[in-house]
Amino acid sequence: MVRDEQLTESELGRIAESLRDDWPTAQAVDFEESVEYHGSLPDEKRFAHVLESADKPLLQPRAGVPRLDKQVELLTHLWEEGGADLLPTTIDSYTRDNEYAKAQEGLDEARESGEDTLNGFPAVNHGVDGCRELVERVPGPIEVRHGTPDARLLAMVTFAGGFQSFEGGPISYNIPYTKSRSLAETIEHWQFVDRLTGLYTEFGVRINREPFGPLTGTLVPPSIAIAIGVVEGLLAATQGVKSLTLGYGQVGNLVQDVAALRALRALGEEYLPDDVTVTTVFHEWMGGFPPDEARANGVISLGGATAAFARPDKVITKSPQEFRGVPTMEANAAGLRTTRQLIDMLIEQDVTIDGIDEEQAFIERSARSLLDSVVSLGDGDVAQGTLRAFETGALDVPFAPSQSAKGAVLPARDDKGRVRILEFGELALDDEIREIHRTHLDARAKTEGRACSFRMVADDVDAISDGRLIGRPK
Ligand SMILES: CC[C@H]1O[C@@H](n2cnc3c(N)ncnc32)[C@H](O)[C@@H]1O
Repeated sequence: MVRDEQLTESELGRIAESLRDDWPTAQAVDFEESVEYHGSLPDEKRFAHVLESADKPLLQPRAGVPRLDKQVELLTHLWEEGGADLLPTTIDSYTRDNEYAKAQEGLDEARESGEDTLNGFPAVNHGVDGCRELVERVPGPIEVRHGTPDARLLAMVTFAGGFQSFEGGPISYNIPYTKSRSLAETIEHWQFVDRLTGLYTEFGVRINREPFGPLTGTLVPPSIAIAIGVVEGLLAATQGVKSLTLGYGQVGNLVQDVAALRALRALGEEYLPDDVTVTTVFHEWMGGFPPDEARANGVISLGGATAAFARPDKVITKSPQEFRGVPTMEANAAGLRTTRQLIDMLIEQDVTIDGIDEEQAFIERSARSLLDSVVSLGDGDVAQGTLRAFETGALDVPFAPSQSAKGAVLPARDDKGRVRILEFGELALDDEIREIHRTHLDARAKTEGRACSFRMVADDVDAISDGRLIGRPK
C-alpha cells in the first residue's frame, strides 16, 4: 500500500536497476559520476540557484524539437532573441508514454529527412551524453517539461544528463494527462522521481521540482489548483526535495489571478517544511486561444500585466501562434518579448486594485478546506489521503480525462469573469463556501436573463478564443 514515507536507498537502487532494461541509454546512468558532472556546471546553469536568487519574475517558454542541433538552435534563439531567463526542453509525446522505440523512429526519421514528426525532444533516446551536450551548448539553465505519468527513466537520464529542474507530479501528470492510470501507481512512480531528486540534493546538486499547476488548463478553480500543488509539494518534501516551484494557470480575471498567486505562495510556505524553498510559477492562459495573432498577443499581454502585479517567481509564456499548436521559433520568442514589455512597463508603477484581499482570503479558506480533507481522509498520511480524496470526490478536477477523478465539478465564470463552481460533486467545501459560489453565479444568471446551466460552462470554455472573457449569450 502506498504511503507518504521516504523511499530507502535500497528501494531506490532496486527500482533504478529494474528500469535500466527499458532503453539502452539507461546503462550509461551512473549516480556518483553524474554528481561529479553537475559539480562542473557554472552557477549560471544551476536552475534552482538562478530561480531562487532572482529579484523579479523570470520568463520561461516551452520548446522542444527532436534533433539535438535544432534544439540547441531553438533554445539559443529563445535566449538571445526572446530574452528567456530560464529554458525548457519539452519532451515528445511518445516518450511521455514510455514508447521509446517509437520515439527512436521519429528521431531517426528527423535525422534522415529533416521532417520533425515528434512534437518534442526525445531525451531518453538522446541519452546522458546527448543531454550533456545540450546542457553545455545552450546559454542558460534548462528544465524538463513534459506530461509523463511514469517519468522514472526520463528523470534518471535527464538528471544524469545535467538537467536540474523537472516538471510534473503524481496527480498533475495523471488526472489531466491519462485515462486509466491508477493514482496509487503514479504516486509510487513520482516518489521515485522525488527521492532521486532528494538524493542528488543531499549530494550537493540542488534539483528543482515543479508540480504542474494548470491541471486541465481550462477554468480550473484556483482553490483546487492550489490544493493539488501543495499536496504534490508535501509528497515531494517527504522524499527530500528542497527546491519546489508551485504553479497556477491564469484564468483571465485580473483580481482572481493576482489573489490566487498570492494565496499559492502563502499556503505553499505555510504547509511545506521550513527547509524547503518555495517559489511560484504563473502559466499564461492555458485554455483555447484566439486564432487572430493580435488578439492572442492581447491574451499574452494580460498575462504579463498580471505577473507585474502578482510578482510570481517565474512566468511560463505563450506565443501568438498558440491556436495553431507548436509555435515557430520566432513566434515563441515574440511571446517572451510581449510578456516582458508589459512586466517592465508595469512593475514599477504603484497601482492598487480593489477586491484582491477578499478574493485571496476566499481562495485560501477553500484551499485549506480541501487540504485538510486530504490530511484527515488519510489519517495524516497524504498519500493515502490523496487516494481517498479522489475516490470520494472530496478532491476533483473539472474536465479530467482520468478515471481516477470523479470529474463531477463544473466551473463557470461569474459576472466579473472570476471562476466559480456551478456543480460541486462531493468536493470538500462546506455549505457556506458553496453558497458564496452560488450567489455569484445567480447574479450572472440574472444579468443574462438565463438560468445557471451547463450552457454557461460551455460558453465560457470558448469565450477567450472568441475574443471575450465571459461566455455571454449571443
Ligand atoms: C502544455 C500545453 C502547451 O505546451 C505547448 N507545447 C507543447 N509542445 C511544445 C513544443 N514542442 N514546443 C513549444 N511548445 C510546446 C503547447 O503549445 C501548449 O501551449
